[in-house]
Amino acid sequence: MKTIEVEYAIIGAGTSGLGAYSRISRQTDSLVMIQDGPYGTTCARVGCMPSKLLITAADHAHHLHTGDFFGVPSSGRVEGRKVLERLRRERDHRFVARNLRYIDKIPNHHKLEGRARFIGPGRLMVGESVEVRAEKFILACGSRPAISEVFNPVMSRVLTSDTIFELEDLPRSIAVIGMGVIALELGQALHRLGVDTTLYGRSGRINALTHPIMQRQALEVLSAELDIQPCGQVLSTWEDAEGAWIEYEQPDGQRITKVFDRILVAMGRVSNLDRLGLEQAGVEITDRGTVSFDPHTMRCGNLPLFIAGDATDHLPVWHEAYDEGRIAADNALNSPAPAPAGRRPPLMVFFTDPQIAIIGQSFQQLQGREIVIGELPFTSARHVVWNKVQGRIQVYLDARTDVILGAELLGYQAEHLAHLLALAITHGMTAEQVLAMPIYHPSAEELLRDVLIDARKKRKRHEAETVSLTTPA
Ligand SMILES: Cc1cc2nc3c(=O)[nH]c(=O)nc-3n(C[C@H](O)[C@H](O)[C@H](O)COP(=O)(O)OP(=O)(O)OC[C@H]3O[C@@H](n4cnc5c(N)ncnc54)[C@H](O)[C@@H]3O)c2cc1C
Ligand SMILES: NC(=O)c1ccc[n+]([C@@H]2O[C@H](COP(=O)([O-])OP(=O)(O)OC[C@H]3O[C@@H](n4cnc5c(N)ncnc54)[C@H](O)[C@@H]3O)[C@@H](O)[C@H]2O)c1
Repeated sequence: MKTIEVEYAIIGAGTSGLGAYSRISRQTDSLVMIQDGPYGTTCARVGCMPSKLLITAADHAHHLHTGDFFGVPSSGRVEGRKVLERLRRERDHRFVARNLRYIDKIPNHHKLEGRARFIGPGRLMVGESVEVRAEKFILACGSRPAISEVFNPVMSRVLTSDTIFELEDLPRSIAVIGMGVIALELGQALHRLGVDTTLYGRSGRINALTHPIMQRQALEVLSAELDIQPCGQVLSTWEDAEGAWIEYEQPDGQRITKVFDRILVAMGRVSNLDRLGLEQAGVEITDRGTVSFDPHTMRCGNLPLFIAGDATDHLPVWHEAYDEGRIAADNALNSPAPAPAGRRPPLMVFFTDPQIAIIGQSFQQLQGREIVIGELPFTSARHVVWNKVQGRIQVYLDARTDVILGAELLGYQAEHLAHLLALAITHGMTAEQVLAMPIYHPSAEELLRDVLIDARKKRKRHEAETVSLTTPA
């Protein structure tokens, strides 16, 4: 048994753990970063980057079918093996390699490999033979795909985002379980690459969007292209020579039974905190399998524990993991005095076609507030030129102050308008301030101008109505 005594222990060498490491290692040599499994981060190995590489190949395949409209018919076919080989080559040589180069530069005495678990306050076991004693801990252990037991009989054909990018070739058919961001991004990409794809949802909604019109339109637009069973429950699964069978029950009791080569389970992720033995460190785990913490310090209660990234199950996206690693480290370094950090407005983008984006406060979060909604179909002149006119944009303004509070978008390349709106929200800008900037013709940004003009009209009407209501007769 070997014992290591340090001031700081970081559990996990993903985006958030490495962010914490970069901060703490500038201040002290008394730290260790513990990593279970391969280095390289979830984002680069099995997350953001391979999924976007697959989507880009799928977009190219899609153009083969849509070129006719522009008088540019294309012939060509998808070569599944080459698609996946290129994905892995780009991923490994460009994105994972960059991470590994950084890991290589970290001194060996700062790195420890193995699974960490608490054996008491301030004490961790790593594997079976190393004990780490530390004063402060950064819990940056990420999350893993959730898989329900109903899929146990077909496990040999089940894929998750952890395994799908390692396939030698594309499957002939695939069932995608879930209607969240992973299911929609990968499901649409696989469909566009020629895989016979069916998505099975549970709630009937694309939950990231919260306005009922946005939810309905997103489902309509995506269902026009994809085979989606939005609402129901997988009752049972079994395997035979034909493949993996799924029995799915719809709300009206109707049952659908279908066989697939593969099943991609994308029904959410669970925090790896449950494997840390936190109860040994005196930490209470919430019903959601995570711990309570202050988002401005990332500190868990009054304990010398700081959490970051997907382990929190709160805003599980890359830029938040990046920020949280640094916030957790700064507060650990400063502790017991807190160093609270401001947080950025929420921003989430689904890289589907059309894209889905949510910025700032959602429609649901604004319930009870006096807002006006600027709203338009996603049809600027530029979108017409692209022949990409599906979708809708809603921008939520404070009815009294004109300040932009949030937005929900469904549209081609919505990510760019989403970032402009994020900039406006970050700086507390009003719609009139955004309308003061020049906007080129014909650009997609004209849609932002037009939706804010729509909001302006509605705000004037709202003001007039409020005045007439409050003016004594
Ligand atoms: C398919 C997919 C696509 C995504 N696409 C996007 C996207 O387009 N944009 C975006 O913003 N976000 C995206 N995300 C989310 C993004 O990847 C994550 O938010 C981010 O990678 C989280 O980083 P992290 O540091 O919290 O976790 P990780 O990078 O997962 O790091 C945690 C590390 O801790 C290790 N660990 C766990 N338990 C222990 C233990 N007990 N002891 C030691 N080590 C341990 C794990 O092995 C892991 O290496 C995507 C995620 C997935 C799965
Ligand atoms: N573009 C991006 O930023 C991006 C891309 C991929 C992943 N991610 C991150 O990864 C996280 C995980 O993504 P995800 O798509 O797995 O989770 P999610 O929470 O977005 O979606 C899970 C989906 O599975 C459904 N579901 C749950 N149980 C089910 C069941 N038994 N049967 C059928 N459906 C069921 C839910 O209703 C939901 O639609 C996201 O929260 C996101 O932060 C981000």
